[in-house]
Amino acid sequence: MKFAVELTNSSKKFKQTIVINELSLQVRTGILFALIGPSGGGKTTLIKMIMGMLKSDTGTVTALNKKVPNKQLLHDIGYMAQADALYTDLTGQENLEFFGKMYAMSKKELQDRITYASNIVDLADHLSKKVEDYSGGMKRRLSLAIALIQDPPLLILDEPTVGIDPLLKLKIWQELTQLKNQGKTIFVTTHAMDEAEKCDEIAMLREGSIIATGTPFDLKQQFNAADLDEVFLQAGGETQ
Ligand SMILES: Nc1ncnc2c1ncn2[C@@H]1O[C@H](COP(=O)(O)OP(=O)(O)OP(=O)(O)O)[C@@H](O)[C@H]1O
Repeated sequence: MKFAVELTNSSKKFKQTIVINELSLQVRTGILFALIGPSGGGKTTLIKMIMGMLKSDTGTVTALNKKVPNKQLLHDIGYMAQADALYTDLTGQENLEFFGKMYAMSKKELQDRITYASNIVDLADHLSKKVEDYSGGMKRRLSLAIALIQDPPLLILDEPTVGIDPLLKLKIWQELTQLKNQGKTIFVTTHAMDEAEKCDEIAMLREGSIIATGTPFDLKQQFNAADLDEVFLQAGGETQ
């Protein structure tokens, strides 16, 4: 499969406002891909269209060779939303079990996956705590662990490291890179240019259109910029 995600002339309008404007995008299989762009530019909307949570008004959206929406994709995509969707009156362990039970796994497999995912986000020692007693960062980490639980071939993560401290952030990115090296495709949105720098390809979304794509190196060349922050500012129209 050449592309893990493909959008062709896809659009989304809310009432009179066009949020995604006849957008086409191809994300190659097996890469770390970052979608960046100004706040309100449409990143979350685009992710929801890929997930099939929002229907594209025009064109087509394909993920893992399946036309969206498709039930199987809910199994094959590990999705982390921007807003945490957790059961706060349950413990971390119970949340992971709840989401993990949606996938065909033996008890042992599920527990192994819980151990793996909670270690990656450094929550193994907090699994017996109720989520209502978690900090904001711990909730983000639990959401990420849930996205990893079924070992999906495609991860779609909407700002996965917001509110997470630098050391753990580094560890999470090392793990994402490792997952990519295992052949998985990882699609993230981020406002952090040091994170975008770690990605194989970046697409910049502004006012519903992709205004630039390429490797971090390509983008810096394209915009004659010293770093990605500068690319971001120029592409966002913030500087001349
Ligand atoms: N359900 C909705 N109804 C109406 N407008 C919406 C809806 N969802 C999003 N929008 C609008 O679409 C635009 C894009 O929002 P979106 O959340 O996709 O941006 P974003 O790039 O993810 O922003 P951020 O970086 O701040 O998370 C915004 O102007 C937002 O107000």
